[in-house]
Amino acid sequence: MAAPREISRPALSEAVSHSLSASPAAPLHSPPASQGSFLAGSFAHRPATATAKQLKPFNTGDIKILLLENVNQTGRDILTGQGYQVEFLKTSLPEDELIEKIKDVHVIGIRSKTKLTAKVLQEAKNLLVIGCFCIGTNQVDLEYAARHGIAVFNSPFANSRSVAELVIAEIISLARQLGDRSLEMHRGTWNKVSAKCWEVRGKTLGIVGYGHIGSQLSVLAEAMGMSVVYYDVLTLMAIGSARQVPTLDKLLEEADFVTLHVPETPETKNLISTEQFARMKNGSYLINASRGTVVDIPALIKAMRSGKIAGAALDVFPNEPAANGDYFVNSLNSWAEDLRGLNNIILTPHIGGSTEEAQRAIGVEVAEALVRYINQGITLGSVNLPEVTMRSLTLEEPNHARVIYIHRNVPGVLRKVNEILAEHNVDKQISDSKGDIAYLMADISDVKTEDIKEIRDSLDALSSRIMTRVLY
Ligand SMILES: NC(=O)C1=CN([C@@H]2O[C@H](COP(=O)(O)OP(=O)(O)OC[C@H]3O[C@@H](n4cnc5c(N)ncnc54)[C@H](O)[C@@H]3O)[C@@H](O)[C@H]2O)C=CC1
Ligand SMILES: O=C(O)C(=O)COP(=O)(O)O
Repeated sequence: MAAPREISRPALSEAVSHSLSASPAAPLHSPPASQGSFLAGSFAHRPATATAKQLKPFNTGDIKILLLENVNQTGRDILTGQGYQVEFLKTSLPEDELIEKIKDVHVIGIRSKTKLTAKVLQEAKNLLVIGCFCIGTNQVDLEYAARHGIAVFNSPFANSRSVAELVIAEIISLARQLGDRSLEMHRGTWNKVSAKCWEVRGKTLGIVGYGHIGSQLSVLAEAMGMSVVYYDVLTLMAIGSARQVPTLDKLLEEADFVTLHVPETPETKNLISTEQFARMKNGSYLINASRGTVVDIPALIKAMRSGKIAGAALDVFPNEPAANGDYFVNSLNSWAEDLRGLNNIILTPHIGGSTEEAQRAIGVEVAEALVRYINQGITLGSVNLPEVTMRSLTLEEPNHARVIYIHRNVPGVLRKVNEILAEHNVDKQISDSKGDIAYLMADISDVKTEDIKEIRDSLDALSSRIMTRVLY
């Protein structure tokens, strides 16, 4: 997305002031020196007058971005195309290295491995926004981020189809014991068997979590002649002939194949454990491509050894490694050897969303959301801040600015903000809240360069302030 046009007047720059304190008068953390130099740099590099090619609302070269976990080229191209400084790493980082790197950046892009905990985020004094180039956002402390004015974006469904297709492959593979037969052939053994190998036609698929992935899977499974039942905490419209069941237990009792598509939450931890395996049909199958915490793996091992569960496919695990290489060797998980020794179990390294199509689409979607947020302050699609959008800033008219004020959702803030903006013409103003956090955007005209600092300082002085940005 193009950044707004440069304005033909003495240069102004983007200004951001990022508070980690409830009251700016008594900050818990002083703004780091690098933040000051970012602002100074913006002023210093900005030419006094615009030329036709200068399309940025501020000096985008000052924005530092760290991309981890091999974010797709499509996303990298969009971000570098904006002129931001982009550092790209193929892997995630150990916590100590992450803390060192995150101190310096305005934007971080991650996938499912990088844990952005409060401990890590509290070091991120310049951070404006986090891009999760994946669906799940459980790896980020969303609440901490919101309380500190850090927006989080993800790609809510660009890899849903890829996960659904993987699960279809696994249903058939488990029913036909394909993993075992292939392994035997690789080892030189011809083992032609039909006992306990089944067609999937006419069997019942139980989908736990009927969201983007679950509902997509439902359509594909019905096309293969399966009956579909699903359980979800929400009442959701069935697609095709699928049928919602009122409890997880009911689903477990009916399904030949149980597949999990819930997010990682405290409620979904060990959602499938000893009691749930006991409820499942004899000889049924379990598939988990959601999060490693959702299945109690030692309980699965027991259920498979007893023959209760005839096969399983696991794409996700507790303690997934930061990079490709050894996992089970020296694994922290005591069950690793037992799991590897089971028959008819498909183990994959979290590849549900790993297709060219999904990764390209995610790269574009998340990078565009980041650009919209950095350049325009638009929070559309944010998972932790109120979603506020206004027309793209073109700034063709002189003396125009966009004020963004992220604040605690307490009474009386709008009045105070409007007192500060009252000197100027407010063209448009939008404010929305989500829980304790509110997000206000105002486009004002009739502002001079010297007004900007005054507006920002006055907003910063309000006790409700979390973060102030002025784009112009
Ligand atoms: N293996 C992989 O590579 C991938 C894994 N995932 C995982 O799959 C999960 C699901 O993805 P989507 O379908 O896109 O999410 P979604 O948000 O569209 O759907 C999740 C559904 O689970 C339901 N749910 C939440 N808690 C529940 C509970 N305790 N019991 C029953 N239902 C519950 C929700 O109401 C919702 O309908 C993601 O959160 C992510 O963790 C996502 C993409 C790729
Ligand atoms: O999109 C998700 O939530 C996934 O689990 C996929 O994660 P990944 O991008 O492969 O690290």
